[in-house]
Amino acid sequence: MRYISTRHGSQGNPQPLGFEDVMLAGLARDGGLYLPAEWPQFSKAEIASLRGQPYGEVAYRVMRPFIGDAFDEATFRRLIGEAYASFETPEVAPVKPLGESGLHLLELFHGPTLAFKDVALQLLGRMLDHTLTARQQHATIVGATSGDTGSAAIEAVRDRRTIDIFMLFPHGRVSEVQRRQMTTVLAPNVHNVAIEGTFDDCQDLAKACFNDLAFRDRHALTAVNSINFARVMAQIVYYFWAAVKLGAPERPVAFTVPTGNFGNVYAGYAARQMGLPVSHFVVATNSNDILARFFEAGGMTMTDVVPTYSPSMDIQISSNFERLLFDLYGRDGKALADAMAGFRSRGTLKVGANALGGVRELFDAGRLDDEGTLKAIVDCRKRFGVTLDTHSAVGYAVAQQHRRDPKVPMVVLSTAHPAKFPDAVEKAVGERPALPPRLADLMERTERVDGLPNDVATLKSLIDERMAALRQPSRAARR
Ligand SMILES: N[C@@H](CCOP(=O)(O)O)C(=O)O
Repeated sequence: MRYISTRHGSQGNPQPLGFEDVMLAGLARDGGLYLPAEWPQFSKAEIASLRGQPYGEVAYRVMRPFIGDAFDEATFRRLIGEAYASFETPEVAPVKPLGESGLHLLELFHGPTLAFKDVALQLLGRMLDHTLTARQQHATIVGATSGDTGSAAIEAVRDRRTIDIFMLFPHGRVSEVQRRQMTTVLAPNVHNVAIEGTFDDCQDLAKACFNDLAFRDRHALTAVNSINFARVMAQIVYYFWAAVKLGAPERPVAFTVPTGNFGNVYAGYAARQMGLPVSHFVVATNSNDILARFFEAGGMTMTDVVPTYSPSMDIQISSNFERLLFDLYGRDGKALADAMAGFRSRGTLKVGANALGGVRELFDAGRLDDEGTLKAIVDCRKRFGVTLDTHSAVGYAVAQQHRRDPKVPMVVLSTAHPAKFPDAVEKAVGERPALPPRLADLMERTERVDGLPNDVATLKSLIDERMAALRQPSRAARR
């Protein structure tokens, strides 16, 4: 399996890379995102053979074609086993019907930090550590979070000698639980940075660090956001997992995905490209609805980000969307690079009706504002006795507007535990969802965080200084 950049051809034609190099690079050096040159194909028989298998086995079989010779079978199985042993349920990602409605919740929040990001990051942290240890290398993660990726990535790499992590989050724009899940991790390799700006600013800062090739090489930067294809790969698994439970390959399944950065729904699209029978996807957004507007009208226009009760989706520039656009531009990396440059300078991007054709059929989209989100939480609790978090509530409500065929099961990705957003959930149902016992004292723990302006030079200086200090022999020995 070889990987190419979505912008290949825009700055020469670099050699396609193998899995390990793609995982370590995170973002391609031309600013694009890696993806497989060709999608591995699963026959009906191969999909059917996944039925009844435990999550770890499904994960192994679905991901095996992507990793090439990066890990031998025993190692890869061990890394998968360890990653999912950290989940609170042996099922890892339970699929639960909502009564007789035809809606099903795919619960992705049973990992250590209570959000779907754990599914990929528990594995990615282990794969990175394994590869870096074997190569006797160190890497520096620079990541951006609107709330959930941050703690999941930190939890996955804390205390590892092979990795330091700098996690940028928008100051005052994540929930208190989300912030504390990051800032109370006092491990020496964890560096939290609160940025005066939005998540989009944080993501731009992270990408600017990668695009400064001297800086990138000096610190051996790597990524944990969904720009890293390894994240997408591990998320593809749960689409196969849920679909076979509900009758694939004989029966198609629909998925509704609450999304901001488009990584989660792109993983579903990838599963479909691999042969999974998916009737359609529903992209569910909050009031930051640039993605919904794209699927309705074929164009994207940036507007200001507004804070909502579902902060992880408070995003205008969905970086993973570039992977879908790559297909819409006929896999022409040069044309896509020009379109992305135009989007950044003009704030708009239009895709012609022809190019959009097939995708229009495949994706529906809808939005839900804060008032609707609270109502959806109440409604789901009344009808089915299930308390959703604010992001899953957006998915739950939007899914119901986009059922195409009542015989096709609709899976709503339940992306986070309600206790991550206690204020909004309490406002809706009058009851504060409790954190699990292992996090019960989260609000009393000591926090450590640096505050920075939205300025790339200041951020790079912080990383340079911190890494220089950590390399001093006396500090290094203590790590
Ligand atoms: N919603 C995310 C934003 C980053 O997305 P990613 O999937 O690219 O890591 C978050 O909660 O941080």
